Amino acid sequence: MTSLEKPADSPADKAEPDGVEPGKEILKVDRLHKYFGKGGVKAVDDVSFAIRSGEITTVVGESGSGKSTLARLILRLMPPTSGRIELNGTDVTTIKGKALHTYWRDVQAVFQDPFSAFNQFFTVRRLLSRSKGMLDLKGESLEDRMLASLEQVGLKKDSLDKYPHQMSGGQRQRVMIARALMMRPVLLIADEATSMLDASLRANILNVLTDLRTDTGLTILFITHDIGQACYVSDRILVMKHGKLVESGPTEDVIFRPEHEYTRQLLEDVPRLHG
Ligand SMILES: Nc1ncnc2c1ncn2[C@@H]1O[C@H](COP(=O)(O)OP(=O)(O)OP(=O)(O)O)[C@@H](O)[C@H]1O
Repeated sequence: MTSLEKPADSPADKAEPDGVEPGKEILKVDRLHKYFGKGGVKAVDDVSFAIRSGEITTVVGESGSGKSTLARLILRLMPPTSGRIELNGTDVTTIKGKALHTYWRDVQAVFQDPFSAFNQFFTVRRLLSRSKGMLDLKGESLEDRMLASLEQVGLKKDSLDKYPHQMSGGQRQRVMIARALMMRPVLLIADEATSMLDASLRANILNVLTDLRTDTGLTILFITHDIGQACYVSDRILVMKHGKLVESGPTEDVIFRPEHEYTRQLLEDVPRLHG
């Protein structure tokens, strides 16, 4: 994978997700703010955007720009200072109890480190079964759901009986994606999900994500500091700097016709980063 390359498929080739209108705004963030501490670090500063069904939307920005805080807010892992988050037209900013548990099923995440999340004494089967209580199996058996989820990330049945040390980092990250897919999420958030992988495994995980988007219509929020990866996977790119969204639009516009100086700077840094 070269640094500013697009995968072969285009959004026009995408599958329509079951029961979801493609291109519909499913998650909306409106004037979201998160300030930390007495000094009032503006980690997320008046951010508004929408994520459309069946698309990969990427938030790109340098370290400290507020990407992970934004992800944690959307995941309802911390409260915003102000602002609103909507999923499918419902305000989820302050929901609690059962509604919040349903939200946590609908909005799944994979993070940077597939190692720490994985108990070394658990097989993949045990890891995937752990979420059993939260699953809505809709008549499917747990085994079938596990196999279908593994298949979606290109892993075979024999993976079920493997331990973490018997798999590569890329395979472990695929298992983490499969674990998220067990929930049949409305939205998958991938926060720096390839950062700890070397270049070939990174491309492999990016391809898993684009295949999920194209083949199953999964909606993905991808978070990265690397505009090359953003270009490779995204339908839409949001550029974040110092907590603010400085530019957003379809990938082609942001990459080939950037309007903001900061986006141009990120693009200029690509050859230096990738050799
Ligand atoms: N719990 C916290 N308490 C205080 N400040 C925080 C907290 N979490 C994040 N920050 C600050 O908020 C800002 C944004 O951090 P954040 O981790 O969201 O950025 P990021 O773009 O994800 O960076 P990285 O890629 O390095 O994780 C930074 O200045 C950070 O120091």
